[in-house]
Parts: sequence; structure tokens; C-alpha cells
Amino acid sequence: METAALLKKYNVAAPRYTSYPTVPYWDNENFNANGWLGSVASTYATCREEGISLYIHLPFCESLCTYCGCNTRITKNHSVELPYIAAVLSEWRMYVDVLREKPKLKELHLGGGTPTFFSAENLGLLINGILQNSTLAPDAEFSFEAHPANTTSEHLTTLYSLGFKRLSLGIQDFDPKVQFLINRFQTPQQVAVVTTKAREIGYTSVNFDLIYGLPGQTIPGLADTIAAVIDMKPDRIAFYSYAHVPWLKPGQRHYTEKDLPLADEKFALYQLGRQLLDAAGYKDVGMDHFALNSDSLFQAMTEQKLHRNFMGYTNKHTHLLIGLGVSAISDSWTAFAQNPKTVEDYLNKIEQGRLPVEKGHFLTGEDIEVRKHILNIMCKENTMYNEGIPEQVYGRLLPLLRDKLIWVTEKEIRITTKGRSFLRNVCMAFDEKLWLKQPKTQLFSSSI
Ligand SMILES: C=Cc1c2[nH]c(c1C)Cc1[nH]c(c(CCC(=O)O)c1C)Cc1[nH]c(c(C)c1CCC(=O)O)Cc1[nH]c(c(C)c1C=C)C2
Ligand SMILES: C[C@H]1O[C@@H](n2cnc3c(N)ncnc32)[C@H](O)[C@@H]1O
Ligand code: MET
Ligand code: SF4
Repeated sequence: METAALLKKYNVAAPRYTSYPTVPYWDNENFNANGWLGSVASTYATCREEGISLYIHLPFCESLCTYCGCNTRITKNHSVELPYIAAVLSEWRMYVDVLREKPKLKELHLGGGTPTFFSAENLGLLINGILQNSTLAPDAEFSFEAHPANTTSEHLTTLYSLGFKRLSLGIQDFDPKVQFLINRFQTPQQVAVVTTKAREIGYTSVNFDLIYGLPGQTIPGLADTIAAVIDMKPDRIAFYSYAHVPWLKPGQRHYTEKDLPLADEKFALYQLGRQLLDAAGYKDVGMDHFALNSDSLFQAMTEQKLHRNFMGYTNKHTHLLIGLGVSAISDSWTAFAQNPKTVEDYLNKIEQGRLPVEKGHFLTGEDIEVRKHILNIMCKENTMYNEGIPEQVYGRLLPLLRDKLIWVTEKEIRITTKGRSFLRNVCMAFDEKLWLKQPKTQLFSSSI
């Protein structure tokens, strides 16, 4: 089948599979905080030597980028910083109490929102507060997300001195017409200054985030953006498909659907991006992510050691991820939990001395099996059923097989080169919950 026809056929609403079950399918009714803490304690017992992952969500931004799909709070009032930090540190102490010792950190990521909204000094208070109640794995990896327009030398030096070696800069697109439509501004010069400074200080990995499918985006405009990006030689590049979900993110109504590229135009943008990145030495490592072959993520992929969690792809796989802060999701491998989505609800829970988990899911044996297959497809591009591929799954895979997006043997499913652009569609074949109950309204963004 022609690419254009494949696109039409497979461009359906599809989850991004940062978790299985996906958030809309969690069984929140049967979830409770005590059971959650029980699962944290028992998983911790299996990984305390190796270490755990910590994610801290810092939701504040000074202005709203209208395309944004993240959980944010827009404010120019910086007095929000200290109370928020105090709450996050209280939440961390609640977990440390449950673990009954200072846990070993293998991975720490600051996401947002905009971590660099906070002053360098306040970020120092936050990280020192966390470190007082933890120990460090020898290979610990600390990373943060940074906005090029407000990241200062002070941010970079302070965080480096606390152990951060990786940062990720939001770029999205350099085209002024696109930037105007998405209300987000930064020049290549600003990005170059932050990148050069970070490398001088000693940061070993710089990631840039780009998006295709944004309003007003054109082939020549994206080619210019990617040329400017390649010039700065980031170690990693995330090249995301724009997720248009205006029913969840009303900011996306600031432009109209007429401003958005059509499905085949969006795929042309994606193909252009892939080609230019490939020609510049960036190899794809799982869905949306590219890395130079000198980067540890690329090496993890070739060694089949890649893992995917709510923070994206990682080579530091742990079975326990604790998420602190507003809307943060935690993962004990046998359960998920999510914090309240508004700053007020989060701070209130903490003030009452309660663990602020609001929603969650305890995984059944079947959930864990499905989860493993989806992770295998996302991270290794193949998966195995020792007992043979179940008939139902096979049936759902047939159209993908006929279109040569996968090949299968009796026990194994493998993604073809052509299939790499359709990973979300392949994962849907394993998603028992989705087939059991098809959504009545659109929950997910389109897969391409
Ligand atoms: C830094 C910001 C984050 C981005 N994604 C996440 C964070 C913290 C994590 C995340 N993304 C989604 C979920 C829900 C869980 C799931 O469905 O598996 C979580 C915890 C899914 C999601 N991401 C975006 C949307 C619109 C959705 C929901 C619907 C869907 O699955 O399509 C948009 C989006 N946010 C981020 C990215 C990179 C992205 C799209 C490429 C950042
Ligand atoms: C953390 C990263 O998430 C990406 N991001 C944020 N919102 C969206 C969206 N609606 N669609 C695709 N990617 C998005 C940006 O690239 C940001 O830098
Ligand atoms: N807020 C930062 C930016 O937009 C980091 C990525 S988006 C969560 O640049
Ligand atoms: S893209 Fe980054 S800076 Fe823009 S609103 Fe979203 S989190 Fe904030």
C-alpha cells in the first residue's frame, strides 16, 4: 500500500502508551492510598540495592504556549515558588517514612511546566532537601527540562553542582510565523547561548524538543528549523507528533483547525524531519526520539536495554518511579498512582498531612503481561509469546501484517522498517482494555 493510503488507514485516535493500562482505563474505584503504599514498599524491597527513579513536576510557566499538552499553571507571580517546594519536600518525606530508609536514587528528572521558572537558589533548596533524605547510586542520572528563554548561567551552574549532567530544551519550531501562532518565542541565538554554556560547564547530554504538525508549519520552515538545530549538535532530539486535543487543552482553540497541516501534510513534515535528522547522523531510538550514536540512549537501544516510562525513554530502568508534585504519576510496576491536577488541591492534601494520590490502578496479572508486550514493541520493536500468539491478538494484527508494518512467526511479532512510523497502532492490537470498551468520545490524539 502507498504511504498516503497507509496514513489514511492508520491515522486513528491512539494512546501514546506511556503506561498500560492507559490513564482513561484505570480502575480508580478500586484504587486506594494504602494499597498503593503497600505496592511501593514491596517493589522497593526488590530494587533498594539498585535504586529508584524520582520525577518532580514543576508546573509553573510565565506564559501559555497555546499548543501545550502538559499540566501547567500560568503565572508571573514568583511567590508561588517557596510554598510549592515545601509541599514537594513534605511529600518526599511521606515516601521516605514508608520506605523506612533514605532511598538510593538512580534517576532524577525535573519536568513541567518550566523548572527554570524557579530561581536557581530555590531549585537549590529543592534538590538539597531531596538529597538530605536520599543516597545516590554510583551511576545516578539527573536531568531537567529548561526553557531557552529563561535559563540563566546561574541555573546551569547551580544544577550542575548538585549533580545534573543532562538537560532538555524546548524548541518546537524556530519559524517566527509558527511561534506567533503558538505564542512561544525563542531564537536560535538564545538556544545556542544556553547550549554552549551548558557544555562549557560540563553537561554531557543536551536534548532538544521539536514538534511536527504545529499550526502554520511548512516544509521550508521546518527544514530551516532542523538546519539550525543540527548546527548546534544536540546529543538527542525528540521529534514529537503534535497532539491536538482541544477538549482537554482549550489553549489549542487559540488557532483554528484551518491553521493545522492536513494529515498527509503532517506526514510529509515527519518524513522530511526523519530524513534530515538521519542524514545528520541522528538515529531513531523508539517512538519520537533520535540520538547521535555516541549518546547513551542510542547505545542502550543497540544493547536492547531501553525502557519507557512517563518521562519518556530511558536507559536507567528501575521498577519504582516516584512522581512528586501536581499531576505527577508514580509507577510501582504493579500499580500506578496520580496526584491531583490543580496546585490548590495538591497543596491542600499536603497541608492536611495526606499523601496526595487521587487516582490510580492496581495491575492484574493480565495487565502486567500486556504491559510487557507493549513495552517490548515500544523499546525493542519486537515481542515474544512463548505459548504462541493468542488468536485474538493475531486477528487484530492481521491488517498490519498485510500492510507489511510487522512480520510474525508462530511466537514472535517484529516491526518492519515501514512499521516504525506506526508503533502506536501496533500496540493497540495488544490493548485488551481498549477492545473491551471502545471509547464513546475521543480520548486520545491521532496516531500520526
Ligand atoms: C513534560 C510534560 C509531559 C508530557 N507527557 C507527559 C508529561 C509529564 C506524561 C504523559 N503524557 C500522557 C500521559 C497520560 C498517560 C497515558 O495516556 O498513557 C502522561 C502521564 C499522554 C498525553 N500526552 C499528551 C496528550 C495530549 C496526552 C493524552 C492523550 C494522548 O495520549 O494522546 C501531549 C503531550 N505531552 C507531552 C508530550 C511529549 C505530548 C505529546 C507528544 C509532554
Ligand atoms: C515536554 C515537551 O512536550 C512537547 N509537547 C508539549 N505539548 C505537546 C503537544 N500538544 N503535542 C506534542 N508535543 C507536545 C514539547 O515538545 C515539550 O517541549
Ligand atoms: N517548559 C519548557 C519549555 O517549554 C520545557 C518543555 S515543556 C514541558 O521549553
Ligand atoms: S510548552 Fe513548556 S513553557 Fe510552554 S506552556 Fe507548556 S510547559 Fe509551559
